[in-house]
Amino acid sequence: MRVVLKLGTSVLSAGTDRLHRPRLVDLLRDMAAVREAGHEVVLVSSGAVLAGWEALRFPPRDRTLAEKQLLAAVGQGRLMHLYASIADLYGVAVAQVLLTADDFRDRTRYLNARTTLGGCLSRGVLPIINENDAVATGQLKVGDNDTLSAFVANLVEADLLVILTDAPGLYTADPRIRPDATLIPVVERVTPEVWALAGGAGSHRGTGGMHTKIQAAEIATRAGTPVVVAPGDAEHALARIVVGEALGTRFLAHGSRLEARKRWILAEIAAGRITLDEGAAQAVRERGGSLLPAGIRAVEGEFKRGQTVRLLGPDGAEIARGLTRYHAADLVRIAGHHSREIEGLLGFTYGSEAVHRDDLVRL
Ligand SMILES: Nc1ncnc2c1ncn2[C@@H]1O[C@H](COP(=O)(O)OP(=O)(O)O)[C@@H](O)[C@H]1O
Ligand SMILES: N[C@@H](CCC(=O)OP(=O)(O)O)C(=O)O
Repeated sequence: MRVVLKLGTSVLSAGTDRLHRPRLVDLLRDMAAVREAGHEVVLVSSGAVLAGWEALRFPPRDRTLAEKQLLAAVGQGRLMHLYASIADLYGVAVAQVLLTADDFRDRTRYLNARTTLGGCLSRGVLPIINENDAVATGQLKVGDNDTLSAFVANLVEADLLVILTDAPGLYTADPRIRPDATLIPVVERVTPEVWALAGGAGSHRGTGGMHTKIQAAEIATRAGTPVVVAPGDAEHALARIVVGEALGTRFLAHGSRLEARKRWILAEIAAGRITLDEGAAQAVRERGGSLLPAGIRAVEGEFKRGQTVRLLGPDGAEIARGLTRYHAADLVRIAGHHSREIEGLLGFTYGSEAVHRDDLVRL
């Protein structure tokens, strides 16, 4: 199995205010054991900001972006140093791979990252991924490592995504606020009811809480990768989950694994939205057809040809995602028109389809 493991700050700190070395030793020992059993592991690790905060001797908490970037820049190297020295005890070499949103938006960068990660795995190196916090802000950022881990699971076509955190799994409500909440062992589909369960980050150091874990589960399971959200303090959590033990919450994958190109379309961050009329929505949803300009009601966002857009039905629900063949401004001009009018309206044509069915993933 190829497994992506995501470790949140909450797990790496084990409830303290610094990186918890014994916890890191346990986690790496577990990863080494899983690798020895023949599996491949890709690690997505948070902890840079915390490591930076520790290195600068706990300066007063300042939540500005500039401060977080500074702490991440200080901490990332220290985090990697810790990982490298502990992994060394188990004879494992590590590689640092810092990614950000553009690495998923741009097909060339995406393929480059995939080649590097594939190379690491074939050489037996443990890749350790984090967001490139020091340089990425706003639109350029994925924003949280749960979502990043789902994008990475798509990128490497993982068989399983394991997200370890400081909660025992997904509860019927935030267990810190509602002590009567109970664990949900299996989620078949991420429905609006599941979304409603999620509260914010549990500690002042975590990003996103259960919300971003559900988002990650949605992204990965749609592309065919099951996701387990489990407690990072359970002994040998990773090894137990990999052999199929029911620990935490398991989100089941939807149907079969998607081919790599379609995974990329899903992994990409959508740059805009196109609302379809009923006929076009039906053609896309039921017949797997292409989207023609004639069926477009509205275009939102500033996107370029080749970027990912969300396709919404007339009721506003997302029905598919795909790569647009036209820039947003051009789509606005040809929306509602027959394809044979495209050249007359724009002075050029990239073909009859706004989004070709080969570039579409139905949700
Ligand atoms: N329905 C829920 N079930 C479980 N945990 C929840 C839920 N809603 C919110 N949480 C909170 O999410 C926290 C985990 O997220 P976060 O603090 O961002 O950790 P990490 O650093 O691992 O990403 C838990 O400590 C918990 O308090
Ligand atoms: N990239 C940041 C972590 C961002 C993040 O999502 O944190 P967490 O919710 O603890 O997984 C860091 O290394 O500190």
